[in-house]
Amino acid sequence: MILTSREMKALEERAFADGITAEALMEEAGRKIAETVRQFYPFPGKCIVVFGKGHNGGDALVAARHLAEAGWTLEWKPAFPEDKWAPLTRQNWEVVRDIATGPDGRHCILSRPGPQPVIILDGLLGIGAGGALRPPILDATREINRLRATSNARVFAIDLPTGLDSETGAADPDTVIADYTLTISFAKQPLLADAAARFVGRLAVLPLEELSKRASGGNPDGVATAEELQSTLPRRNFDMHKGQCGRVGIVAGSRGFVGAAIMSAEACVRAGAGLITLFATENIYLIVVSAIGPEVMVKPVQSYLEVLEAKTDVLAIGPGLGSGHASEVRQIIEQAPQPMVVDADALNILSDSIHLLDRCAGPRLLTPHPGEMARLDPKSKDRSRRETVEAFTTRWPHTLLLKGSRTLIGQRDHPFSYNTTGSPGMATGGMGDILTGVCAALAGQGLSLYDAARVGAWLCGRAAELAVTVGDESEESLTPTLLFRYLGRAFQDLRAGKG
Ligand SMILES: NC(=O)C1=CN([C@@H]2O[C@H](COP(=O)(O)OP(=O)(O)OC[C@H]3O[C@@H](n4cnc5c(N)ncnc54)[C@H](OP(=O)(O)O)[C@@H]3O)[C@@H](O)[C@H]2O)[C@@H](O)CC1
Ligand SMILES: [K+]
Repeated sequence: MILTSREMKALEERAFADGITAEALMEEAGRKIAETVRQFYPFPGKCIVVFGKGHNGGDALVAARHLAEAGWTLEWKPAFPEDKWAPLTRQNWEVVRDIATGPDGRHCILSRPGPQPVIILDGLLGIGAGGALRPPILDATREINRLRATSNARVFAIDLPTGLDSETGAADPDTVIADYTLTISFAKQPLLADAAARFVGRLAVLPLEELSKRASGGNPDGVATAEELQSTLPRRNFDMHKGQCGRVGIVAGSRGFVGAAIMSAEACVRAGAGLITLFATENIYLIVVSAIGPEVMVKPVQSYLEVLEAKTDVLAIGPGLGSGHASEVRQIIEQAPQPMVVDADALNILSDSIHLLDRCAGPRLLTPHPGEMARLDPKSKDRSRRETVEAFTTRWPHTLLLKGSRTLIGQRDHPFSYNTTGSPGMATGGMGDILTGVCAALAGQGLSLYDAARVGAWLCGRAAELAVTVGDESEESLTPTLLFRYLGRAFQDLRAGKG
């Protein structure tokens, strides 16, 4: 469920009317903020706490207290003098200011070699924000953005990045550029505006028990969190065999683009498919077999139409395919009864004959990036991402995953689902090929294409963020195949409802 800030305030009021205190809500919010920070940065470092006078600042102070208890060093940057603070904000300051922080031996500090993380908590404004930023908040947001630009500090916005209008989602020019936004209780509508993604960054929703149980109404769209997706991933029975984990056929690769085929097939292996066959035409067959992992079967074909005769449960078509086999690709998309992931060049081929989507023999998941989307639907250039997915899924009976920093998944009669995970390190060619393989593997294991898309996007984004937080990668060094190293951990986190 996604709420407007107004709906969030009304929900809060209902809880207050039932005797729930703001203090209790703030305590839970602050504790969960600290837990989430520690999920991304398990080893303590320095936390710069930038806070305003309202309850957003109070959340930051509670979170800081929990971080200090876990061994983090704190640095304070209040935006207002103490006499301007809300009573609850001041109350939490009185508790936290006396906690000695830093490596003083009072806390058990697990450290690791290498630079310690530096994070900034943006506790300046939350759902009480409105209009253009005013001093002294304005000076504080500029300081956060300056620190982010000139150091390796990672910014965690509490509830909303300060500067994003809490009702409209319009961004002030000095809006805090957050790497992570930890939003309290429910995702707020303004966080999902197209223009907000660059300020919001990785989104985490921290449910508060007393508010969750009182929630009603709201927008049925959803944000895909681990907790939300957890139950869609089936547990395996001990006596399961490979035939039950999905036979996946992949149609991908062409001269000069065999890497795309290899990456999607290997991603399929790493996401649990039982048997993977890559169909390769003779002109690339030898290159592919010499480079691909031994788990993938490579079948030489004269024509891709042989795919229609092969025994498969799920197909994926398109990565690196080029435009040379357009008629065969169209026939496969139209005639194969199996669920199919349609990506990359197959989407470009499809855009010339989009009406065959009305005649497909099985369900299709299309995974365009915005450029491919504009070829499938030229009107998408003038629409928001949400409108684009809505227009497509209203017209066609298939699943759409619109890639982007806030990947959006839609299917008729299903809630629109925004992905939360990811890293700017994913801005490199080949990430989409990995996603195709992962989605096909998940569909092979029995997930609907809608769930395969939601879980696949979540897992790939989670693997990427793990690589640059708990792993040793940077946003620059991250490559698509490096995701394989972290996919296992991403699956574990999903099952644990973590992240
Ligand atoms: N909802 C929930 O259930 C829970 C909510 N919780 C937390 O409380 C947060 C909301 O707290 P809040 O209501 O105290 O408002 P908050 O955003 O801290 O500050 C508002 C003050 O800022 C000012 N101001 C406004 N706009 C401005 C601008 N453009 N430029 C400059 N200044 C501006 C304005 O002051 P003024 O200038 O009008 O004097 C106003 O008084 C919420 O986001 C969440 O973090 C949790 O604790 C637990 C459960
Ligand atoms: K904030």
